[in-house]
Amino acid sequence: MDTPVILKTYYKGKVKEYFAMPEGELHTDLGVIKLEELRTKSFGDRITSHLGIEFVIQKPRAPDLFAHAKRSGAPMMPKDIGVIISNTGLCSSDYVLDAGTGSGILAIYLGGIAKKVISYEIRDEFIGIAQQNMDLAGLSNVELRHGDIVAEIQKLDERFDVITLDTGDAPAVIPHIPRVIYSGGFLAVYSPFFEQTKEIRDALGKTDFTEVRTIETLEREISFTERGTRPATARVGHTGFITIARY
Ligand SMILES: C[S@@+](CC[C@H](N)C(=O)[O-])C[C@H]1O[C@@H](n2cnc3c(N)ncnc32)[C@H](O)[C@@H]1O
Repeated sequence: MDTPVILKTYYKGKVKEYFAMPEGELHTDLGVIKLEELRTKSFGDRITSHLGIEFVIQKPRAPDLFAHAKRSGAPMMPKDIGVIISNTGLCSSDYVLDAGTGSGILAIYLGGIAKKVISYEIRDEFIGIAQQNMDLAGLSNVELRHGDIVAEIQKLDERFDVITLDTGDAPAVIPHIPRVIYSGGFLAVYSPFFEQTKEIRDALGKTDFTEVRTIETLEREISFTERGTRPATARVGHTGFITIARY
């Protein structure tokens, strides 16, 4: 194979995993792995480090990108991405507009499902990082564009089934969305603070959007130990609110 891979082993009761390309050497605390050997192997095969530790070779999926991709800033958490995907009913025929790209984590999940994703990022230096992440994800249907979504949305002549906004200036983008969203399409806006969320709701209130809902998703992992079973004491706290609206 000549694609990125996940190399995974269970060592002393813990999962150790690495994201690697099939070139050069990977130096780990469990030994050196000659990555060229991957070229003769398939997913599910094993590769052995010079210390004799076996790693299973797995195909990377979106959660692996969330864990290992390069980051330019805070990516959206999978729990929030799940809410966007389920509430918009994202599907394989959808054209999606996304902003801002950031590390591209949301765009990777969207691109894995939708027909086409166009994602805008205002900071030029972040586009390169996000593009590397798209290449690692093997996605050619995600087009990254450099620009300020507030200005760019006013010039767009494409239309979209789903629009996702993860920028502080989302309220300034909302008035322009009706021109570029299909009737029946969904908008999903992520906002970390109550104050921003209220501004988003106010902006939506001045448009023809219907079925507007704002939700917060709490994720609680369950811990299984010798002593007993209970919600894990360390947990993901508040991340953000998601406002979903239908046009
Ligand atoms: C929180 S990050 C987005 C994270 C992204 N959703 C992910 O999952 O990796 C917000 C991004 O929006 C970009 N941004 C802020 N204002 C913008 C604008 N007006 N147009 C385009 N991008 C913008 C920022 O530079 C930043 O990279």
